[in-house]
Amino acid sequence: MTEQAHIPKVAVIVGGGTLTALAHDPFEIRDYGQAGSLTAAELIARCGAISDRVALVPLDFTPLPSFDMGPAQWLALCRLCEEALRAEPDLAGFVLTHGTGSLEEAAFFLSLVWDLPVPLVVTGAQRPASALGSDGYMNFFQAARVAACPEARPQRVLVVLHGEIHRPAEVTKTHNFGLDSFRSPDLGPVGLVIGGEVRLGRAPALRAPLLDWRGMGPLPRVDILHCHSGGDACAIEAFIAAGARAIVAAGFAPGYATSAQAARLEVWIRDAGGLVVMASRAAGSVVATSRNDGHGFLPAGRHSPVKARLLLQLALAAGLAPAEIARQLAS
Ligand SMILES: NC(=O)C[C@H](N)C(=O)O
Repeated sequence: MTEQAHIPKVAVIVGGGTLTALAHDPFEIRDYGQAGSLTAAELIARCGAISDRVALVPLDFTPLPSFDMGPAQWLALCRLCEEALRAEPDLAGFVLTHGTGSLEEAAFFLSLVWDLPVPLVVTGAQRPASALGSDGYMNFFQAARVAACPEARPQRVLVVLHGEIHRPAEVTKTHNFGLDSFRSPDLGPVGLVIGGEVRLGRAPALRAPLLDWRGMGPLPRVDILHCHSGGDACAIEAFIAAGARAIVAAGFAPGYATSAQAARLEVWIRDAGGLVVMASRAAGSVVATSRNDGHGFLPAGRHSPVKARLLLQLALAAGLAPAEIARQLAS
């Protein structure tokens, strides 16, 4: 057996974003992309130093900036990974490079549906591939190491940036430009990558996939109401008129809407069977049941508004009843 045969094989999907973006100026870290972006094969070619540790296989995917990524692209990615695994059953895992703007949404959505037997590790970068001191190459390398790591398998989907391994349900982007932007506010990372050494720590509880992504059609509309001082019911009326099946309130911490908004949402629940989830504008801790019982709102638990929204879309698509949705939000 050759030495090469012992090197784990990891497939690479370039989903878009800063990690593969190229600027003309090596000091440009805000308005980049003028010089195009790297394909998966080009990214791998720039990471020759990794090749004695992980064999990287490029997959073809049409990348988009994170603000244009959504369920359609994430489901296409599931399909691509399943086909790749069928063609190469010895793949140890997948790395997805994703724009950081919606990276936590992508990773969370994928974690709710991922049922392939090898892990998917999502990474990104705060500085483009052309920048001096780009974080992208190290993030990419460390993500590949985690994807190749047998202990990562049971975790199914993980996020790796800046030497930290995070759970999709917990991680959030906290800074526009800082390299340590991705944090898990209450519980912290589930592991570290020191250089190329992977140290997985606490083993978080996992939920079973919410539904089978194969054959999944367009997801039901779920909107987010951003609560702010003086907020009225105008956005709620627009969401209802647009056909929202549920509304997530990004409430005042630890979980309130204005009186005008709460009153309109209560009427929607009572008269039209609307579903309302109360989340919080604050990143830490939970939105608990007690505060929302009287209104009929389901508490978002530990879920941020954007993650509660994705969970609701999938839960409604799966036909879950409100009591089961509440259980999912609490887990
Ligand atoms: N750092 C980033 O990846 C931001 C990027 N523009 C995005 O697609 O989200």
